[in-house]
Amino acid sequence: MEKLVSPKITKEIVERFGFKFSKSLGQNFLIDENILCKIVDGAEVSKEDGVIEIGPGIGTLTQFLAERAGKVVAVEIDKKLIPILGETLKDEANVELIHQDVLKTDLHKLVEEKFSGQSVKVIANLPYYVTTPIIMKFLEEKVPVSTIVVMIQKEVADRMQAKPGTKDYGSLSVAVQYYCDPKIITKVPRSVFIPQPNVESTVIRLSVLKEPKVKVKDEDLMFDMVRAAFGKRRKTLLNALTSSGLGFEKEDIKEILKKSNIDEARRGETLSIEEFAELADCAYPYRHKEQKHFML
Ligand SMILES: C[S@@+](CC[C@H](N)C(=O)[O-])C[C@H]1O[C@@H](n2cnc3c(N)ncnc32)[C@H](O)[C@@H]1O
Repeated sequence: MEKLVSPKITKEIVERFGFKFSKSLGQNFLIDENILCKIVDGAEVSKEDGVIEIGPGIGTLTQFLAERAGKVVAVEIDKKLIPILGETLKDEANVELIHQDVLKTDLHKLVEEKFSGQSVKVIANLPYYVTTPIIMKFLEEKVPVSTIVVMIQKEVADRMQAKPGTKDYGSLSVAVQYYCDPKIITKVPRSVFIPQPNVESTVIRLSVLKEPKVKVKDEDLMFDMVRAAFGKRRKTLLNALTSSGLGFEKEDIKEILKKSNIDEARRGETLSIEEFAELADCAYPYRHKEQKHFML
């Protein structure tokens, strides 16, 4: 099969199969070889690697991955693309196609069954309507993958790698940087897709850390506090945490902040991940107290 990555071949395949692009499934297909190379190079794919691709489309990126990786498992939700992929990937012996919604997939089972013992990377041009849920599913479920290299909306990539005190820093930055070391690989113009999306794109690499960046007694409590702190961005931490539904009394929050050595007048957007972990660890006995109380 010739390389799919050109506007002419992509259009020819789409027309021959009578395929209609679905906006709601985030279908914007890549037509630029240079960008494909940057994605694959950015992930440093080798024959030692297994790759999970989410949303192969007509198989453009999949072909490149098949050439470089040991094995590729591509998960595609749209049944109209399955016969197309059957043709475009028929010569790729190391590609397995799964017709499924990645958000409903048991990813631990997939890794175990398809890549026993192999190092696994996630590489994809993601559907933008579900970028964050897909990435967070891999991270929160602690699916054993070493690297995630994905094309996503530029603003989302900026938020993922933002540092404290910047306008883009928020709960997504803390969540991603708790699990990963993010690095932007390249910005991508709209012109490299058919059809062109309404937004700018970025390829980002998330190198998954062996252990989360900080140790914390209760991850859920930390992320509840992170969401509360960023939920009311213009409020001080004391006010944001008090009015957030976390269930702590104002006096408790004051004590927790004091024990964490964090000034109650600061705003959530200035706190590092280490400070959020300290805050959650100091709050831990208080939530524990609340729960005990409730059980009685
Ligand atoms: C941006 S396109 C990328 C297509 C192709 N990889 C490329 O680069 O040309 C996103 C792809 O993800 C698929 N998709 C959307 N939602 C999905 C989901 N929940 N699970 C699996 N695939 C999904 C779409 O059908 C589409 O093929």
